[in-house]
Formats: sequence, structure tokens, C-alpha cells
Amino acid sequence: MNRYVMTLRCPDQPGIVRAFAQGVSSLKGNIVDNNQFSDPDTDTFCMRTEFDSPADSSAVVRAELTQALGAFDPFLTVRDVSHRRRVLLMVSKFDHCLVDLLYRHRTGDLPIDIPVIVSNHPDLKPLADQAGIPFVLIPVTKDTKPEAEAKLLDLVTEHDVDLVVLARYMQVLSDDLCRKLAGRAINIHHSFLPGFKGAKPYHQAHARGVKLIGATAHYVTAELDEGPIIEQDVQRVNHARSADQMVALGRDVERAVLSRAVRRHAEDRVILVGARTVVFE
Ligand SMILES: Nc1nc2c(c(=O)[nH]1)N[C@@H](CN(C=O)c1ccc(C(=O)N[C@@H](CCC(=O)O)C(=O)O)cc1)CN2
Repeated sequence: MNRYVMTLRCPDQPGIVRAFAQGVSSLKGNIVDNNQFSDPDTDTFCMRTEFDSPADSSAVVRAELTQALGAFDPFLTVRDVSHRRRVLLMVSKFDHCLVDLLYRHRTGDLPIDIPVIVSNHPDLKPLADQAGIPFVLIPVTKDTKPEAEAKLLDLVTEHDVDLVVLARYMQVLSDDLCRKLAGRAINIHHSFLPGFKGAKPYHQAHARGVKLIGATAHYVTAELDEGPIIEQDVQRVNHARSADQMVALGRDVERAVLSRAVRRHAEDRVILVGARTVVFE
């Protein structure tokens, strides 16, 4: 028996679950976990299901479920859970998110493969070397950004990458690159969005006198820090905290939020619905 995870999204209407169940039955399957949500704002139905089946490939499963659900024309994903998502990490000089992701990967806490790490600075290469993961330096300037982004896309193709993670990668991706990576690039922004977009959010927060700081993991879009939110968290602060102390406190929130977001994407627990996400935890 193989275990598969399926996600579907389609206009909400009666009969979707019955048709899906008939498809699983045709695959001699047994459902072991199921989550569903009907979004009233967009009248969209979302479902994530894990099931066991003797079917020997995700292609066979996909073909059967596509036929069973044909009347509903769903956006469908099917993955054999033993096929881990392949994640390309992008970093600059800050190491706290990279260290956390590499630790969780090494301990098996994060069910992903990391074929390559890309950076616009050489600073974090020793961490990649220590983890035994290839490190590719792609410097970026205003003039070289198109060439740099072409090299990144070559690596995405070469390593059959499913997800790009901007783990405090401090360069703004072009509109074209964002389109090509739509729904498969996650960024960690070091504030509790929608507050304090852009660079230096902790200094903005300190100046504003906030009592909560936070971090936000979101899909990357051309509009800076505007992408669909996957995960957020906060940390209490008070008048006695300097901006630098907020930066330090924020590091713990950033790495925890990013790792949770990457795990949920890698486990097919995130479904995009317009500019928002449905997250089956
Ligand atoms: N198209 C997008 N690209 C990126 C996003 C995004 O949401 N959409 N998020 C950023 C990360 N980030 C905030 O979370 C951020 C990073 C960098 C900057 C910035 O102004 N960078 C300067 C260069 C700074 C430097 O070289 O150190 C710039 O690019 O001119 C703002 C926000 C990642 N990319």
C-alpha cells in the first residue's frame, strides 16, 4: 500500500465529496485523514485528504481522481507522501532562519529535500558546507538582476525544485520571476503584516512604540510584502526594548514562523484561494 495526499479546490456545490470517495474506492483506497473548508466569500470548496491505496504511482491516482471529479473541474494536486518536496533555500547575510531550517531538516522534523542553497553573499557558505549541501553564490546588483534571476531559474529546473524559500534573502524579486514562481516561493517578512512593510521593520516598530512585534511567512508576489499569508506569530515587547533588542527577539519568531510555513507547504496543507490561504494544520 502507498500513501497519497490529495488537495482539491473548485467552486463549491453538492456531490464533490461523494465523487472523490468513489474515486478513492476505485483505487481500492482507505482514507486516513481528511480536512475540508467551504469559503463563503468566494464560494470555493477546498479539501485535503490522505489515503492509502495499492495504486503504484501518483500519476495513476491523479488520472482516476481527475476522471471521478471531472464534473467539478477542480484544481487538483496528488503526491506520494514518500516523495518529499524539493526546496531551494535563498539567503543573504542573516543566518538564523537558515540554521533553523537545516537543523529541522537534519533531525527529520522537516519532511523536505534541500538540493541547493543560493545566496547573493558568500557569508553563509560554511553552514551549507557543514550540512553537505551545494552552495551557489549569485551576486545581485541593479544591472545584473536579470542575469542573476536567469541563473536562479536554471537551478530551479536543474534540481527539479518544488519550492523556493527566501530565508531572509534581502533582494526584491522581479515581477517576471514572481510570475514564474507563483505559489511556490515563500518569504519570511520580519514584521506582523500588514504592519511595517519593507526594510527595517523593527526600527519602524520601535519608533511607533508597539507592544507586540512579529513575523509573517507569505507567498512571494511582485507587490512587496503583499503576498498571501501562510503563517504569523507575535512576541510581546515593552517601552524598555531598544530597536536592536527587538531585532534579537524577532529572530526567534521569524525562524519558527518560517519553518512552520515551509512544513505546511511541504505537507500540502496550504491551498491558495485568491489573495488568501486555507491552511489545514
Ligand atoms: N517580489 C518580492 N521580492 C521579495 C519580497 C516580496 O515580498 N516580493 N520579500 C523580500 C524580503 N523583504 C522583506 O521581507 C525585503 C527584502 C529586501 C528589501 C529591499 O529593499 N532590498 C534592497 C536591497 C537591500 C540589500 O541589498 O541589502 C533592494 O532590493 O533594493 C525589502 C524587503 C524578498 N524579496
